[in-house]
Amino acid sequence: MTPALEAVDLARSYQLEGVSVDALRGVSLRIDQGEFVAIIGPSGSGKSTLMHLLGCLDRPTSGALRVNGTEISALTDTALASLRNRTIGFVFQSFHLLGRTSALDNVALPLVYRGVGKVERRARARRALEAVGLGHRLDHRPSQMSGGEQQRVAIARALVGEPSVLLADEPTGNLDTRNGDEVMAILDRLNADSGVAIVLVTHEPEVAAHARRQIHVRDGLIELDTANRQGASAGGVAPEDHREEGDG
Ligand SMILES: Nc1ncnc2c1ncn2[C@@H]1O[C@H](COP(=O)(O)OP(=O)(O)OP(=O)(O)O)[C@@H](O)[C@H]1O
Repeated sequence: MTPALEAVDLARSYQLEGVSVDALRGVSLRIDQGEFVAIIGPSGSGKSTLMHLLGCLDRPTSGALRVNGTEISALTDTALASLRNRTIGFVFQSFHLLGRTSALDNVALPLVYRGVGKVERRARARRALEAVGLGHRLDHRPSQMSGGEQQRVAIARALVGEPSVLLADEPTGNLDTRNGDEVMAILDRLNADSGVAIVLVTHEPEVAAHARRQIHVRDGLIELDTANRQGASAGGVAPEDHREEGDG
């Protein structure tokens, strides 16, 4: 099966006041369809940079990235945005919802950019909200919801377009333990039921423990890439080592 994401020797440097910062120094990895992966590592190690590259929100300084088999380097920005919209969903620590817009319309929004008609948009948004247990909150605005509910709206929005991959950057970072646990239980279930691959960045070992594979990043490189047999949906294929040949 075509991998959901395949990175080969991915590097990203930033220019900061004439000085080059090598945030990522050559990362190769393959994320298969349906995987559940946690990316962990110290502050400043390059986790967010890697997530931005994998999510095509940024382009690498060098190296190659294939998204569902499509190599992105030759794509125009418009073509890349379209590929991203169709294949990748994002969840952020701070939810990023439109504050004055109902949950239903927040979730339906990505489908506007795909040209889906209003009736179908709303029907799909409703189903996505029901899938995260918010079928009774369709008309609530974010300010009328708890943090955990807002993050569930953000998850519904990320998944309404049925992407291959969900990228989540510290999805429980702004939540208390109970809401964080609830969000992780939803991610476990969505991964098991819909087969969406999940890649999440976290500082919390309890959150990383949900994943079946843990990638440790340090100083812009993959330090360790291990299977976690205790991961949430154990019973799937436990990957031994998904780094590309020549890595490390
Ligand atoms: N826009 C930028 N301009 C310059 N340097 C940057 C930029 N973004 C990140 N960096 C640097 O790149 C390195 C990696 O940053 P990154 O945000 O990817 O780390 P991280 O592992 O996600 O950290 P944290 O856990 O604190 O969020 C750091 O040294 C950071 O200072």
